[in-house]
Amino acid sequence: MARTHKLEDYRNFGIMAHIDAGKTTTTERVLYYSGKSHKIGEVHDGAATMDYMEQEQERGITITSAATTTFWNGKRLNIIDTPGHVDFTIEVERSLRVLDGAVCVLDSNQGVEPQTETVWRQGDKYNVPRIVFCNKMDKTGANFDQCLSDIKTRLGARPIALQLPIGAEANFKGIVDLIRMKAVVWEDEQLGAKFHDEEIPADMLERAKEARAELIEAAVEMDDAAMEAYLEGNEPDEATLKKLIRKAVLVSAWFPVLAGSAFKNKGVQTLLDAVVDFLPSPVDVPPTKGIDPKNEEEVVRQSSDDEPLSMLAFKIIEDPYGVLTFARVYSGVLNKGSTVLNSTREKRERIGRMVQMHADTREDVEEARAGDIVAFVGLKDTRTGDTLCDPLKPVILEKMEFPEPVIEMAVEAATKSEQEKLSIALQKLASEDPSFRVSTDQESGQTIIKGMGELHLDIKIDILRRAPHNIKVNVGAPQVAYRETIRKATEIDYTHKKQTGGTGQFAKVKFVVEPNEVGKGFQFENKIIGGVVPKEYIPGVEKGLNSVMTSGPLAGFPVVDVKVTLVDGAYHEVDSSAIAFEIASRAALREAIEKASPALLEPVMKVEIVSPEEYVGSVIGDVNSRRGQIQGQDMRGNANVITAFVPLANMFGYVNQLRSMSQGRASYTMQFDHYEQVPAAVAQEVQAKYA
Ligand SMILES: Nc1nc2c(ncn2[C@@H]2O[C@H](COP(=O)(O)OP(=O)(O)OP(=O)(O)O)[C@@H](O)[C@H]2O)c(=O)[nH]1
Repeated sequence: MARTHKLEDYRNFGIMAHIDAGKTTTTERVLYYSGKSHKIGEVHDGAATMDYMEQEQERGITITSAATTTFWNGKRLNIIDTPGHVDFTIEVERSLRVLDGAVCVLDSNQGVEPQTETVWRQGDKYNVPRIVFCNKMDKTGANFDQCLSDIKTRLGARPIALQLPIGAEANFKGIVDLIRMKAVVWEDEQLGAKFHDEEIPADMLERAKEARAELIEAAVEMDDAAMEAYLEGNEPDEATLKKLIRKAVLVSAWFPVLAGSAFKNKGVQTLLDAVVDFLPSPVDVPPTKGIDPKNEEEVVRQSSDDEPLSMLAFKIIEDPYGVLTFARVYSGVLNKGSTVLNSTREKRERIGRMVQMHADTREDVEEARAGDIVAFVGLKDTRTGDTLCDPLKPVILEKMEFPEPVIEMAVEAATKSEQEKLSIALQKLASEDPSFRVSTDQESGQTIIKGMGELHLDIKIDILRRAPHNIKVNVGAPQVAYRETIRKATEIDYTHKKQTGGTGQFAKVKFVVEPNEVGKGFQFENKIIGGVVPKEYIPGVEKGLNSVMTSGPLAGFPVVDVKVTLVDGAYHEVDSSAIAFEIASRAALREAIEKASPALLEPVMKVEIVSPEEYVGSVIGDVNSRRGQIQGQDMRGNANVITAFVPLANMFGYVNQLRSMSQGRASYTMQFDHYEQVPAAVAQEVQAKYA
């Protein structure tokens, strides 16, 4: 089967935003106008097409990223929905990894908000070309110019308006298109609203000319010939201007800014035009790189059907039809019924059924080609972030990075009979979401779940309690994921000797134990010369050390950033064994850590609080009482923005406290920033609690 669309006519893009900026509404409208959605599910009715899960609709935030295919102006659009909540930035990263471009939606009344900033930085990290849509121009307080200046000051990026809003708030009518120098006016606020060109209103003409001059100057910077012509008095024509804008977007030289109101059905069609005109196709972005698993050499895969097959699984969801694995095809052609290699896990997977999602339907497809986003039904071993490829030409595409979880919670099934059901469900959740982990506490035997924040774990518990799982789960209080480390280097000489009739036990080890570079984790080196500790006992040594590393001597938390070198030792012909060396090494390391200024580390969160003036005093006082350090205070519109570092341990239940302190008017967001040593007095409390 041939291609329906040339690769140049693909736009794989995402819509990113702070919570409530209107990402879901905008996506809905895009699907409606591009003809693929027959009815619009208003967000406040809780029926949005992109929102899959029940509890998601209740919470009104989009947690899963779904991918939807639609069409506009002869182009094939694959829209990847990205969540806005900071607890789920991991999902945003995953989506950004497989996008070629993005629309960043702002609430024109709020400008650049904390998570706009977060997702923007992630966009920078993955070099995602972006355009900005200032949504909610109909809302009281909507301010397009403020959005432009926020992009400069808060994101440090260069915004260039392609449009100016005509009117604002209740009088928002349409936009001035600065490329064509025409007003575009929407005729009503209904769905499917019609629009037409008009002359630019007289009172806006001066401003439009200035804004257009700024656009043209930014555009001609992208091309020497265009610049020369411009300096000689020749402005680029419309087609050239669009090409120059596209060039700027592809290299993120600057960012085009548009205006509209998704909710009032204005500006969405012009946004779609901009997506088609300015966001990249798969051939406009650098080719995908990976490594050959056989020899670790770099492999480059061009975006083309003629290259060997390579795909990246970026999302796994469970819906009423079963498990769906979403993948982006980077190169090659995939046929239904073929077998692919999961090169990340060295497992083969048969592609039984594959589907493409549209707003309200799923379409069975027989093949997928470079540039496509497809979902597979019923894959067994593939996890988020895995590469699927041609078994004869294997490649592992760049791996995704996942941050360490900072919060944990004990869970158990209310009844014995449900215990197994719970553990199967938990394994499944962990395989869908790499930032969610499940483990068993060695001492208590409890099941521990770990994640990125309170809300993250709350949502997982919610999923377990609902259909199809319907498990009655009891949960413990959320706990901070502390870590242990050392501050000083030390040496330890330890002999394990036991003589109880028959064969005895003997092992002697000498270690140098020292702090390792931050982030380097645990490192073991064997510097034994002359076989004073024979090779066959080294696995025992490592096992002993590892048991201390997973459960440190201070309070049983993982020990990080420690280097242990085995420098000397002794053994006995008859009495030595791997077990004897394991026991000796465990005891030796515990003793060494106690001598090496052990320290307890805690996760510190970067917290941003947005508060009306009158509550700033109490907000700051409260942050200080939580061992927080205020980093800065800024004005955004008429609201104060307070940034602080606060230990996660002191952030539990903050949402309620802040609400009651500010009569519900202040809000906050936080994300993990770094680990820091716990002050002595607090460390004692933590130790007592976990002893
Ligand atoms: N006045 C106005 N309200 C809007 C507009 N677009 C969206 N809204 C409203 O803003 C709220 C949030 O919109 P959503 O589309 O759910 O925003 P979102 O960014 O998808 O939110 P999350 O999924 O929670 O990240 C809803 O109540 C919408 O009806 C707009 O253009 N104007």
